[in-house]
Amino acid sequence: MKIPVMEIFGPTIQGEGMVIGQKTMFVRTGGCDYSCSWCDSKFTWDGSGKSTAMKAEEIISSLKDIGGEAFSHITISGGNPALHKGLGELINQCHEQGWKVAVETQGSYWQDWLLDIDDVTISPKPPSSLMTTDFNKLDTFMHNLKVANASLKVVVFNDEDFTYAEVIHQRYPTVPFFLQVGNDDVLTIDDQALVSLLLKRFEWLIDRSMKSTIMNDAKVLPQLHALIWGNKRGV
Ligand SMILES: C[S@@+](CC[C@H](N)C(=O)[O-])C[C@H]1O[C@@H](n2cnc3c(N)ncnc32)[C@H](O)[C@@H]1O
Ligand SMILES: Nc1nc2[nH]cc(C(=O)O)c2c(=O)[nH]1
Ligand code: SF4
Ligand SMILES: [Mg+2]
Repeated sequence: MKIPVMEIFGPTIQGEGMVIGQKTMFVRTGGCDYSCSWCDSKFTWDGSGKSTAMKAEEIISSLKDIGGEAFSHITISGGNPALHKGLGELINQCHEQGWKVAVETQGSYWQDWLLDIDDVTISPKPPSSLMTTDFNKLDTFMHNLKVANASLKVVVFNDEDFTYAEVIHQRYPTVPFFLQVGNDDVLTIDDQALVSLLLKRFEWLIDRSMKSTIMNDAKVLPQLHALIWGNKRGV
């Protein structure tokens, strides 16, 4: 089965969430069932980018061509990777190579291959995204995932988003929970201005979390890659 691939890059560090700092290669799939207002990867779904249909073996070869032997961890992101049943084959082949595999998804679609993933990040979308969470779908998704190594990560731009994050954390209290700084200037090439904006937002999110009794066991993180490389693609 072929998979629509937008880009393959790395090694770089995972800039977000449960394995932040981990050296990893990225495979970014095309297509998303959401259209978040602030999506930093719009080219995966808005028609501005082009995907290549690739077989699992071709993706494995490409990962080796680009990363050599200087990696042992793959992150599959998108778009929504969970739209693609064919990723199951890629995940098996990565494991045969001795590589670990992480996935980034929003929890709106289930695939059985999610149970084979080493680090699953589920990122439900807060009000500022202009998306509406289908809590029936998310409950089923989280229930199916029970045995996996999973975490929840909510991007926060404002107070309303923060309240949404509290609702999510309370609904799935046993799942490790991460708050992530939102980047609302995903087009700028002025890295210095972006970094100072993102650090201000990070400070706000830390302050806000410190005051919340619901967030006593949450982790508050920036997008590390945005602080280092700004909005550059392929890093
Ligand atoms: C581009 S998405 C792809 C995976 C999947 N569609 C999802 O949203 O989880 C990867 C991660 O980037 C986050 N993200 C997207 N745009 C962002 C932004 N402007 N600021 C902060 N995080 C963002 C998403 O919430 C998600 O956790
Ligand atoms: N370094 C780095 N870390 C990331 N974590 C999540 C990413 C994504 O776009 O899904 C991402 C990305 O694009 N680059
Ligand atoms: S779900 Fe993820 S890829 Fe899809 S629009 Fe939202 S942030 Fe972008
Ligand atoms: Mg990104």
